Amino acid sequence: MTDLLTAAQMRAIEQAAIESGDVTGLELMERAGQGVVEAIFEEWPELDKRGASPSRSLTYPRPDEEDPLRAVVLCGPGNNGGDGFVVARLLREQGWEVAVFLYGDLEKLPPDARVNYERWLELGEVSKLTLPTPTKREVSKLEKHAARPSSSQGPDLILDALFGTGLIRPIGGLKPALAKLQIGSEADADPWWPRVVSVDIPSGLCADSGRILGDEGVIVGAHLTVTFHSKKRGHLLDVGAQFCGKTVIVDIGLSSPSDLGSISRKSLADLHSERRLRRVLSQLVDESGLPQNLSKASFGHKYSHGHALIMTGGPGKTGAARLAARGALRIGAGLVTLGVPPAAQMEVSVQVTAVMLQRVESADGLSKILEDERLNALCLGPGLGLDRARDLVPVALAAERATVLDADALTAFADDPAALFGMLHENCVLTPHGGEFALLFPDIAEKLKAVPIKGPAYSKVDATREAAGRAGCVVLFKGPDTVIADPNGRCSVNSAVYERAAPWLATAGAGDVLAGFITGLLARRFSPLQAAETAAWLHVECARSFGPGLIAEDLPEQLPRVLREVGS
Ligand SMILES: NC(=O)C1=CN([C@@H]2O[C@H](COP(=O)(O)OP(=O)(O)OC[C@H]3O[C@@H](n4cnc5c(N)ncnc54)[C@H](OP(=O)(O)O)[C@@H]3O)[C@@H](O)[C@H]2O)[C@@H](O)CC1
Ligand SMILES: [K+]
Repeated sequence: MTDLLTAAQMRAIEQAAIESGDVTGLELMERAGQGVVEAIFEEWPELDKRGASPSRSLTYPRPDEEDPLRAVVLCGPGNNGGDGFVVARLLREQGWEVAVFLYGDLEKLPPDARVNYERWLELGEVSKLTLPTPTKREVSKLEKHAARPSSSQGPDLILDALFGTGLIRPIGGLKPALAKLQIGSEADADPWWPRVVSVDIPSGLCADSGRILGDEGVIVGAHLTVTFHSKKRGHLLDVGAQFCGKTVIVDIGLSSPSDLGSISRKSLADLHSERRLRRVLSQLVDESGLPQNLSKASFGHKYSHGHALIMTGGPGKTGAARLAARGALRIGAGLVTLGVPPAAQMEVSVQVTAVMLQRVESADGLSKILEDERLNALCLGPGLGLDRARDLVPVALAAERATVLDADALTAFADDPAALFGMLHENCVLTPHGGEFALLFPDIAEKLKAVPIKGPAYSKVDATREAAGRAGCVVLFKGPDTVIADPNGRCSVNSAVYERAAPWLATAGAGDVLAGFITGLLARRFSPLQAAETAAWLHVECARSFGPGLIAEDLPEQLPRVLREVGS
């Protein structure tokens, strides 16, 4: 499952399952709670007392083997709280000491959560945390059960079942309580502190956007987040991943959203994965009917793999375009030409070999060489310079070739983005980072920056979709949570967090290589959306393959290995 769901989509899936009569809400809640417990044991086998006792983890030592394991379970006013009561019961049945707190009014608990509250009451009690701000007395009681121990007398586990996909308002009132537990956002990561597990999503985080609701930044920071059926966008977008810890998905027997008529394919956002990439590659067929995967067909002519033209800046500013050219070549463009101003010709010619050179002084020169229709993909922006960008971009766009606009080619239109949008066509890809995005789409960027006071909050998926609609072409909005959208609303996320984290990718020139990867794939006649998605995925894989110490030059050189591993 690679769909990244919103809270509303998840509710629709659950609702459809319940309405079909295949399963009840209560059964789903039981499966969810069981899934959480299984995931906890999977993550920390030393907590699983059901079988032979495996060795205890070094990170969380418990000196006394005879002590019962202890959990503090924080339940909220909705079904997320209901899951919490199930987990409390299951742990209690295994001999754990469990202290349960309810943040909310008992009378307002939804029916399934209420049933599980009652079931828990047969095993233990529930302490109250008054909504919205627990009293000092309540917080002290919580602290007594759960605060950081001076010795080993603290809980082994804190379960955050306060809010899940139903969070619609900030949880500022919980700040003192979470601060006392040191699981709020102000807590320093402390490996000796009990494991914090969030049910579905860390409380305080908006499931649709990965943003924290409210200006107080109140949120639970988890070591492990256990979600159901499919990841939600909030697990990956914005700061989401920083608070989820490790995120695992539990199958609770629901169908895929594509099986539901009520959820349109267009409203979904896809998460990039190797499986997905393989699917894309296997579906691509080029004009000659050959499977157009990344490995070149052995009998293909170099022109059948396209000819990319990448424009450079002036002397001393050609490195970025050279990086892009290297990327385009390595990803399989048949030919790559750098368009250089005469003054930079010497500089570039001593530094490139397989890449060709063409003198392009100005718009006229570009117009002339674009008469060669074999030049089927263009890249403008890396190191181009603002004046040269203003001069060349209109000509490039008028030629209606597949075109990547990056860096200076975007910034050059900061004063009049509408002028750029008026020239763009559907075969373009814009690749802004946050700053460039704000220059071209200031109102959209503002919405993404404003502190959200209610959920679901405006997300990077929403922003990128809106931007692509306005620009009329594919927009790839960079970041560890790169979002790619086309003007029809198709959207996907290329995440470089969790197991795909590659912090060393934030290095000078990495974006230029990405622009080159996209250009190379456009030359190979990938559609703009597929080129952007495939390039973004491979870009992160190259960074991961190289590891720390990476500089931009290394990225194209990693491609052969990555492509071999993908098996293309
Ligand atoms: N449905 C299913 O079949 C399954 C669902 N599952 C589980 O259910 C979770 C979703 O449950 P949910 O929809 O009840 O939402 P949840 O996050 O518990 O909270 C909603 C409540 O919180 C309230 N509220 C919101 N913000 C607030 C605030 N700042 N401060 C105070 N109150 C606030 C809001 O109140 P209201 O706006 O109505 O006043 C409402 O009462 C999901 O994450 C998963 O864990 C699984 O068991 C699998 C099966
Ligand atoms: K939660």
